[in-house]
Amino acid sequence: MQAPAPGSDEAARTSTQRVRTSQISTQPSTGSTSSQDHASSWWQAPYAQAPLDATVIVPASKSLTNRYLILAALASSPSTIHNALISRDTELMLRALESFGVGIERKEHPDGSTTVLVAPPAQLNQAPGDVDCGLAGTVMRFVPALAAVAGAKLGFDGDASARLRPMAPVLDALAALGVDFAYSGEPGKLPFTMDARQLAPAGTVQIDASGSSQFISALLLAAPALPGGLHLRAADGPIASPDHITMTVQTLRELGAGVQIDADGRGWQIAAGRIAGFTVTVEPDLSNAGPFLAAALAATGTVRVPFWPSQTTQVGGKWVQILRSMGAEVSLGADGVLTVHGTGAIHGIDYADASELAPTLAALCALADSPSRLTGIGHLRGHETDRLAALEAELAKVGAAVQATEDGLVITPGPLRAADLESYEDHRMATAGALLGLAVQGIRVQDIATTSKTMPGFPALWSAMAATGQKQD
Ligand SMILES: O=C(O)C1=C[C@@H](OP(=O)(O)O)[C@@H](O)[C@H](O)C1
Ligand SMILES: C=C(OP(=O)(O)O)C(=O)O
Repeated sequence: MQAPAPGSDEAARTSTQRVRTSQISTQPSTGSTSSQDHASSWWQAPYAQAPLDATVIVPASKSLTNRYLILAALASSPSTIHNALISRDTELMLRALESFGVGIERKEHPDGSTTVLVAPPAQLNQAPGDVDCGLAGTVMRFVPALAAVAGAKLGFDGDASARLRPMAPVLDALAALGVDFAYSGEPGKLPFTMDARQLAPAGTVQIDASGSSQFISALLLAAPALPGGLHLRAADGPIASPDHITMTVQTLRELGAGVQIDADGRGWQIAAGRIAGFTVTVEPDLSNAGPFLAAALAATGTVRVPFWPSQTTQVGGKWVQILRSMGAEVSLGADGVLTVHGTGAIHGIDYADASELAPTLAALCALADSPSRLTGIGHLRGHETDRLAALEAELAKVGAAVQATEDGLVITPGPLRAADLESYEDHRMATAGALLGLAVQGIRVQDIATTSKTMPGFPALWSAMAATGQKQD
């Protein structure tokens, strides 16, 4: 039987039965502060002296939470989002929606989960002031599309690193719908102001999706609210992180929007029509589960993650095959608990389209017994940091030879050594450093608090898991 979802009545009734001695979860903190204050702090990564034996409750998915929030803001009636992620990226989304007049109410539950009630206004307001995107791709790409269908005139800005992230394709697509943009920095980047008061119905809009799937997802999420809907086509060339587009399409369909996919898989026809309010429970973040599951290989032992969905559109669902092919024993029980057992073997892997799993996967590859090749991730140069350059630099510090190629990384493990690992204000570089620290004694990670972007409880959850791998005297 599948375990009850966090925040549900059944979960509240059974939460005490579910807790085992080694089961680890944390209460979410607000996670709303920028990580820039913590750049000079170093965190001693726990080293595992003995095999792990831990059960870790992973917080909710960022990608699903922020999709549901956008769609709830555009719905014709109120929505209820159980087990919503509360982290910096979702706080920024909540604040952006409130500035459009969307009513937001939170209910925190004894099991640590949060239900968010979303009450959309009859007409989204003109947001006063700038939208702060922080470093959240989902905010900086999805909210301008929402603002366009709201017919708004407003500004957008974010962290210093956010000003480096690619935006032009999504903004050009909105310009094709009649939105005017004015840039105060580099054209096609944050910060900018937009004026969508002359929004015009469009037939087909083409978009270059080689830099980010979020350009496509942004338009798809807003499209049901466009008069006449939208036919969106990906321009020739690679499509970044294709699994995230599938997630967007599935989410829209699950909530009743009409989406047809072109025969070649590179176009989407979205029917006009406001979706009705909905009630959903957000899945755990399977990408953020990754470092914990990979820990069973890095340190040996067993790590379990409950509430693993039997079917998912999250790219993190691929950890099952990835970790199995790298040497782990992986099983999903009928109770929804995913169990990963590391036997001591870690094999190299050839893997395409790892998307946001890449930093964790690359760190695991540095611990493997053979080289690995990760492809289809050239666009990670435009993530929270240039992740290919960051992984090249940081994995080299622990002894791996890493070469960035046009579309990925080649990682050749070498003798391991302790190092101080920088995190570049990138939550996934920080968690990758923590993973290496389990296997290599003496690793320190800069700015572990940057994990609050998607998982404010990371340091506590990680330390509790690592504590199961300490020798008992
Ligand atoms: O739509 C989303 O929720 C995301 C899409 C992906 O972005 P890219 O397509 O830019 O890789 C992914 O890496 C990011 O973490 C989340
Ligand atoms: C790339 C990521 O985030 P964002 O949503 O900011 O693009 C990520 O979480 O790995």
